[in-house]
Amino acid sequence: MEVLIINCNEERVLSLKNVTIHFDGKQVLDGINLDVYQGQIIGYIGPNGAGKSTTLKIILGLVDGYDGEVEIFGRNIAAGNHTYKRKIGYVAENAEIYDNLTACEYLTFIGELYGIDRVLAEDKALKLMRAFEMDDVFHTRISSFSKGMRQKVLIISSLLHDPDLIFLDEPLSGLDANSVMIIKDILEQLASRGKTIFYSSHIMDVVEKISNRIVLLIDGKIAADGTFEELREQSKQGSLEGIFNQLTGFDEHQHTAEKFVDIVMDGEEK
Ligand SMILES: Nc1ncnc2c1ncn2[C@@H]1O[C@H](COP(=O)(O)OP(=O)(O)OP(=O)(O)O)[C@@H](O)[C@H]1O
Repeated sequence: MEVLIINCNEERVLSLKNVTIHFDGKQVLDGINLDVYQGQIIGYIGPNGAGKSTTLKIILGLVDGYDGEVEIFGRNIAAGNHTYKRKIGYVAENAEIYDNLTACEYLTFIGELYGIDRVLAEDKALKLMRAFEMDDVFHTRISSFSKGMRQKVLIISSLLHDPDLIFLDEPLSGLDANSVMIIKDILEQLASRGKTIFYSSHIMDVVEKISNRIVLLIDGKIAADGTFEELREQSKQGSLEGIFNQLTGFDEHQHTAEKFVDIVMDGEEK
């Protein structure tokens, strides 16, 4: 499949060169080459198991044993200098959160990990909670929060230290429609103020709306890379969902659904 080249005069903040990884003898990433520039909102999409989270974890230094090179802010992350991590924010797909802490305790703790003074971290955390209309639960244990409330705490914790490069793995998980609109606008505002966002999600209409560049990963390889308009032009599909279905060669949804329901109701497929 054709891969579009993006020309951009902005600073290159992230570069992957021929990144490859195997797990238990299975190739999960197969030569990923990707340059990401300041101010871009990259929608990183692909079918389940394509290798999106693995890519993020390699970039964040959470997974070793890969081949190739990852440069962040011009430095190879394997060189051992971890100061770049202070300029990175990350919302993990299935993030562990210290449930027994209150939002105040958790956010202040995370702020301190990033080197923010305790009083300043608490003050900023409270203001961000207030912006999400959650200041009334600032001193409540996170264990009592709903899924969406926890997700908002995670989003706040990833942004508290004002990072320049932000990685989000399914950040909208559990958020209601109004909250999705707020997060969408926050991401657009952050990008327009020079932050770079690398965003992995299955919610195609949101990826379509907010990304200024979409990278599609299939079987550990980049299968498409371009703006939504470029991908639409190439594929002659009206929506990102249509483009996704076409490029992943998937038109079996009805058949798969029928088979599934047949088994549920009759114990076997017809
Ligand atoms: N630590 C690991 N050990 C063994 N296999 C792994 C490990 N991490 C990931 N994999 C495998 O690598 C493949 C890619 O997983 P990954 O989580 O990166 O996919 P993904 O694109 O993020 O999928 P999803 O959309 O379902 O979140 C899967 O086959 C997964 O089983």
